[in-house]
Amino acid sequence: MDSPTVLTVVAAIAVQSIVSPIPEFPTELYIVPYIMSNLLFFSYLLARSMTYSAVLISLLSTNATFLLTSALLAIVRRLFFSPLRRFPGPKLAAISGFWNANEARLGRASRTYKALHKKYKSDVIRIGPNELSINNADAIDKLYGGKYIRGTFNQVFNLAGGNNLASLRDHEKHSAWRRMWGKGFTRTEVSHYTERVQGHADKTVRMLHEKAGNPVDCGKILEALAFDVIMDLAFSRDARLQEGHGDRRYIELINGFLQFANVVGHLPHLQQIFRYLPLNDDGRLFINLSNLILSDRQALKTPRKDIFTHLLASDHKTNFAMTQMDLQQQIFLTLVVGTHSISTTLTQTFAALASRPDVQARIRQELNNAFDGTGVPPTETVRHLKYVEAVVKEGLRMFPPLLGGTPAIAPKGGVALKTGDFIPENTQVWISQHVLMSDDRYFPRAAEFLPERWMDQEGENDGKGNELMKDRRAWIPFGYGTHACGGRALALEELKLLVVRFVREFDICFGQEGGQPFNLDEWADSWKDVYLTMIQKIDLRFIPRAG
Ligand code: HEM
Repeated sequence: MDSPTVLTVVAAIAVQSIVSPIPEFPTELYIVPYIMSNLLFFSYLLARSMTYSAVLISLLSTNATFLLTSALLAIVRRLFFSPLRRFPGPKLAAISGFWNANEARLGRASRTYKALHKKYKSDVIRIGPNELSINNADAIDKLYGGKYIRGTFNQVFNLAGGNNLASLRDHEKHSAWRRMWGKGFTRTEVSHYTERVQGHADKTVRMLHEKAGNPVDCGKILEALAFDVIMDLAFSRDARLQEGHGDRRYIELINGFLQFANVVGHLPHLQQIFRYLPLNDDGRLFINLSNLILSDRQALKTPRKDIFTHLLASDHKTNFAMTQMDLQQQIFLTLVVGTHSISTTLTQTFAALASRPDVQARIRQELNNAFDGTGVPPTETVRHLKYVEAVVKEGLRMFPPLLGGTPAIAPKGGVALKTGDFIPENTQVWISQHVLMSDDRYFPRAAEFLPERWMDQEGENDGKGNELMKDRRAWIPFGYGTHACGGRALALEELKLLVVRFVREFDICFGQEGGQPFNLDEWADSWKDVYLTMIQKIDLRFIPRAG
């Protein structure tokens, strides 16, 4: 080896030894010195009066040596010297984040993790150079309890230059924002909202009556309903998607972005590079549409009380107020959680109900016992229907909108699990909702839709003493800890109201005459996990019930 090559190899080793122990090394600190060194080297070569072609060859060969040595060192370090080296998992995953990004691209990451936990018979598997998937209910509080540090993945949601509540990692700001969001979901506020949910449900119910039991694309219909609901509850806006007049572009843009974000989220350095690039057409369009929603909402002279009433006010404790950019960024989050989470979970729950006429009958029975009037059952009555709540909980268990969950960074000093595994500090960990909630150890016969697992002998719905419920802690559709779902109270009420409303009015059946047995495996195979669940089209028949 000549001396420049030796020097380059030494430089690569030095860089590796500096950056490897440092978690989340900023991309700029790689790239800026790299470019600067190249410029200096380039000037040095020119100063030696070399020809341009000799300069180019020298630059290329030095860079190739540096990059190749760095790559080799990184591979050796990740495979043989990483503190995660003892955890089982695919070798490719240990070597590079591209393995995980590819699983995300194919929309199957959470399913792959589940298969790997089974294959390696381990509750902890390695899914990235610095990432683990954990399938253990005991680990939830240890890793997501208290003020845990959010993983790097969520930062992909601030590519447009600002944060929403779900991308924030700064605890102080998050607490203030969370209080503002929280004021929008008190019991009183949620009660006001639910009356409005009923009004929107009326429209879909009317439309389904007109369809007279003919098959309909259930996902699309519920998506329009959920969108109209959230546009009203968040911005006092009549979106009219159910009538077919509204603007579907928000939903299409969100779906497109999620597929992109799901891949880039797994590649933190790429995320940081994207931050320096201009937004594409879709990104710009979404910002324009969000600005429109925001300015229309701010221009309302007498808005109804809505979620943004609280976000537009300042935090009572710190006086902190959101900027226009902050507010605009919350719109993406509001529309995603309000539309997508509700409509996918509800569509999947209705598909499960189509396979269980007996469950539909039991819902009606419970409602009839609690309400003998005509018209829409009051929200207060629905709130106390234990079996309906069990149906909703079982739907959320089997069909969480967020299959893979959200990542946490293991705290300083690491975490010892009851499994005997030790999770080193700074590791990014994922506890996937899908993996955990479909585990027979926690929910026996987990692949079956069994609302009765949530009922105990007193008719309460905690499932205490029920042999179908082994560990309730594993039920985490809303996440866990400081960053858990901010709209849980609304989501549960909305889902319960809509289940009651539709099951009361209709017999829900599969699209084909004669019915088709509900097969979870086939249905589950069609899902795509693009951070949120993307379900395939499913035709259901809503047959109006007599009387
Ligand atoms: C089926 C219904 C829903 C489910 C299962 C669900 C679940 C989740 C999950 C898993 C998270 C991420 C938690 C984490 O990072 O650990 C989340 C975040 C969030 N959700 Fe929901 N969600 C639902 C509906 C809603 C609705 C209707 C709203 C209100 C508009 C809402 C508001 C939020 C907010 C504000 C966050 C961010 C919380 C934070 O980062 O502090 N969600 N949700």
